[in-house]
Amino acid sequence: MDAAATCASSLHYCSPVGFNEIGKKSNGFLRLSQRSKGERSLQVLNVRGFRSSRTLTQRRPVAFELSCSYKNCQAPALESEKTRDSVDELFILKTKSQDVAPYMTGRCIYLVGMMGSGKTTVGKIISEVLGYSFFDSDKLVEQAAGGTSVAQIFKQYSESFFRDNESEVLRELSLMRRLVVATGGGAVIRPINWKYMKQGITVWLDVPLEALARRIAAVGTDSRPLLHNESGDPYTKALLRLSTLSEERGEAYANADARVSLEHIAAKMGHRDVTNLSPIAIAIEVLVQIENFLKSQEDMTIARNS
Ligand SMILES: Nc1ncnc2c1ncn2[C@@H]1O[C@H](COP(=O)(O)OP(=O)(O)O)[C@@H](O)[C@H]1O
Ligand SMILES: O=C(O)C1=C[C@@H](OP(=O)(O)O)[C@@H](O)[C@H](O)C1
Repeated sequence: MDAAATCASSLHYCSPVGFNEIGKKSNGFLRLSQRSKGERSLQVLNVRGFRSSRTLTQRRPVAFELSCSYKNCQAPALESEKTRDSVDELFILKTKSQDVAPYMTGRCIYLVGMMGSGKTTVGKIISEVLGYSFFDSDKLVEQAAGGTSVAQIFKQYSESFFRDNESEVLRELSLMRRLVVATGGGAVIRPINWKYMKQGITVWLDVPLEALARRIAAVGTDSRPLLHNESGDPYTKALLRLSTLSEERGEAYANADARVSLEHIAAKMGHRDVTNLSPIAIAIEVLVQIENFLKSQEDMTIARNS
């Protein structure tokens, strides 16, 4: 743990906007560190001055490059091959996290991407391996609303009311360190949210719409209110709405510092499509892209100072 970091078991968040006024929330405070299941205690953001003694250009060689995990990975026929592949992936994930962690200097990671892109699933893995705490911004808004679900908040109040609270949650998270945050799919549409998220490193999980629609159809649209108004079978209605949302959001996701394209990972691994990419393989690529981003930042600093 960073020396300057403080265990925040007593850390309270001011309530996100609006819930007090409408009487949904009685005490006006959120106790994030206790309510968020399975999380380590939070650490307060007060280690900005900390710098690793090693620079990125001095980094030690990585024992295994990512491509090792992608070798011979096509549709393993035997269970034992699958097990071996996941053991390999876990090892590479661990190695890569040890390589990247010193250069993170406690900065938070914000995962952005369309609904269903795996921000929560992959975010939990990354937080675990980096020893960071994990937060899902939707869950924090729900907590601030006294446990009201996102779907209910949309229905009972409005989308803009949800967005105001989402921004407030992100503002509060931006004051902290050593967090992995799974943001809501629409967090990218408000420029102010980028100001908060850019306090850390932002990563876009870029997943083809068909794969998103398949995942969402498999779990249902109950928790995703923006998908409620379409008619048709679950896959078709998810795909239709996701296509519209994706067009509306345009290049918003591309503001992220790093992009993780599932199509790109699949191509590297020799898969025909993205269906069989494990969350661990995606988490590895997140760390690789963060490393690339940090390296490019360092190169720019060196170029500016020379
Ligand atoms: N790599 C993956 N392969 C297959 N299904 C996945 C993958 N990552 C996530 N999922 C599934 O997709 C659904 C949405 O994932 P989730 O992590 O909740 O996305 P988000 O937080 O971006 O909305 C979940 O049911 C999850 O189990
Ligand atoms: O794309 C969006 O606008 C939304 C995505 C959802 O989060 P997930 O991306 O976690 O599903 C949630 O914030 C809300 O339903 C709105």
